[in-house]
Amino acid sequence: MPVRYYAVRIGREGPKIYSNYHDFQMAICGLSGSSGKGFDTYREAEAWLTGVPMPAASVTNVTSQTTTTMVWEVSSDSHQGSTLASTSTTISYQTGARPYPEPQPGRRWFEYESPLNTRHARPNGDRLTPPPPYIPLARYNMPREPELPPPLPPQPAVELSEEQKQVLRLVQNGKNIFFTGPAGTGKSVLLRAIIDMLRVKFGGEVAITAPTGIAGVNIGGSTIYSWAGIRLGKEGVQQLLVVSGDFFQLPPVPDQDSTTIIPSTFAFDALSWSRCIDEPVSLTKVFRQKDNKFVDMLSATRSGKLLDWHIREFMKLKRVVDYSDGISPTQLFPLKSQVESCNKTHLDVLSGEQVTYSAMDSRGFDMHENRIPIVVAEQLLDRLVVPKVISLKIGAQVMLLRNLLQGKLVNGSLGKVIDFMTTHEATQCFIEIANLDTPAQRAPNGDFLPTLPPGVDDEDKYKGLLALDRQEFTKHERFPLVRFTNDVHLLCAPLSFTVEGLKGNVEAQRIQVPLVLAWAMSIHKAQGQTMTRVKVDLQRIFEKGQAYVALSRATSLEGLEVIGFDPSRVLAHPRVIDWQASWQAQRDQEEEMDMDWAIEQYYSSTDISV
Ligand SMILES: Nc1ncnc2c1ncn2[C@@H]1O[C@H](COP(=O)(O)OP(=O)(O)OP(=O)(O)O)[C@@H](O)[C@H]1O
Repeated sequence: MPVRYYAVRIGREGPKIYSNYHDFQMAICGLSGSSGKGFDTYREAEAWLTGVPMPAASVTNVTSQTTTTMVWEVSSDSHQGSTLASTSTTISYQTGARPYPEPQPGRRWFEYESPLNTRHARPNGDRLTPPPPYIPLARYNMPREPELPPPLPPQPAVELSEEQKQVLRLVQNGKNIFFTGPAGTGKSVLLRAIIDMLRVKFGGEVAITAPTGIAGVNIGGSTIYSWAGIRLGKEGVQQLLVVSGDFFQLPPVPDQDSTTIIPSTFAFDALSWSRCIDEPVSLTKVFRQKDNKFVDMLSATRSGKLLDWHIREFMKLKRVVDYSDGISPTQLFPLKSQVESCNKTHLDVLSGEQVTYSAMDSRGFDMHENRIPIVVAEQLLDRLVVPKVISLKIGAQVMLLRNLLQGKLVNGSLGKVIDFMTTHEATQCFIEIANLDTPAQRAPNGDFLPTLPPGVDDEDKYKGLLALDRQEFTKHERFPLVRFTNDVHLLCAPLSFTVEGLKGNVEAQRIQVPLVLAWAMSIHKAQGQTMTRVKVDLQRIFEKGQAYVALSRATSLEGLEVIGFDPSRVLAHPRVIDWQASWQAQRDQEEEMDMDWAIEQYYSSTDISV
């Protein structure tokens, strides 16, 4: 067989020319926004890659018994393909076949070569076939189309608002800071930006801590169990302290041992707090909700001061919202037992095969380089939102626990399991695969490699992690293929979730499919989430701030159902109200003085006589 060349403009290894089809496929398969093309000669590939056109006559058409080149254009905003060439391909699709994942918005051009028999047989005899909106536009026996348009730039990250930038600048200038703000004002987004900035500045010397699992995941994939371990103002924080949170939301679950229950206290109670931190900086612009009426209702819920019209509007939300895609809103409950029972009932109703995933857990070292004891590692991992064991069936409703595909899927994205397949099968079908972020997990051909052989303690390769129980995910293992509410499809292969120590040391790691069952979720675990469809049951609310956390997860009134709304249970903690009042009054006074001073300056410097 003659050697062929494959040029990749956007791929895992950057722009590159491959002479091996398999390597080419691995460079682009499942990679959002990838772009590549096959050629008969190196020069043609190079010309395409560098944008220097070849004389038309020298471009030979690709002919082969077994391969076909397909060009698809997928519009970034409508999911509808459109035909660029007048002759379209005649690949026929089996009717009644299982749907093939649809293209994602943002991937406008995607060209690749695939064996005609890519539509591999499934164990039950049916096939994954690509129906529209992937519309094949050209075949190898057609004249080559004109030069492709330049690839789309990567999706821009969220641009920080002026007030977020202001906080970033303060940190850049070395100021210890506490920034707060209502739910959805972008505290996590800002914290991630600060962490990125500090990591560039201080390298590995940045310790990140969060009191709850989901909050930890939100700010960078890690959680530290010992919030108190920071020892404000003493060891552990050498240079700079950045703290963020909203005391009007739920406090961390208090630590307890067998005999004493330690009541939750607020960080501002600590003696070291005022030593380290000036008064808070407040973010005010709410991003999660766009509707001012809803923002107002939530603001009143936060302070526990509901007016009559707020109550009337919340009462109106007791209705059923229908969603045509069959993905129901996630129900938020105050109690774990309510969550477990709801999820179990729904899963039991589904008839298909149940597939269970046990996490691959391992333990590392504490900040003094002592091995973390097994029991401690297990406790740390228990605090993660990602479960140790999860059972799924086709039809199971799930929530993603990671931001993936450049923001197309986020921590909190809701979806349904539509199939189970191996990473190899997903690669063959050009399905996006959750990015595997632990070095030893994936072989170059996309298969899983055994990761932690018993007793292996190779510092470089495994960061000194020792397996707690399960040793590996195998290449034969099938993982859940999930269709999300925005129609993006993803093979949810396992990802790594870590618990990190103050020096960034990995104390414990869980490798697990990045999903939780999502017919129901506890309000505690939903903290930090942004949800487009949510149903809140407030009947058994028991904590101040709990109703606020639950209601403020929703992005819109349209996507929010509320049952059991009782205004008398919408409460803010009196100590938090007092604390806020103490600095707010002072700030208002300062602002007033600033205003008086500005007016005085204006009149003293301006001739206002007429
Ligand atoms: N500058 C920004 N521009 C546009 N969207 C933003 C911006 N900052 C944050 N967002 C979006 O607002 C939503 C809420 O952000 P985020 O989760 O950071 O808020 P939060 O204050 O941490 O919320 P919570 O207190 O509920 O955890 C997210 O969807 C995020 O992408």
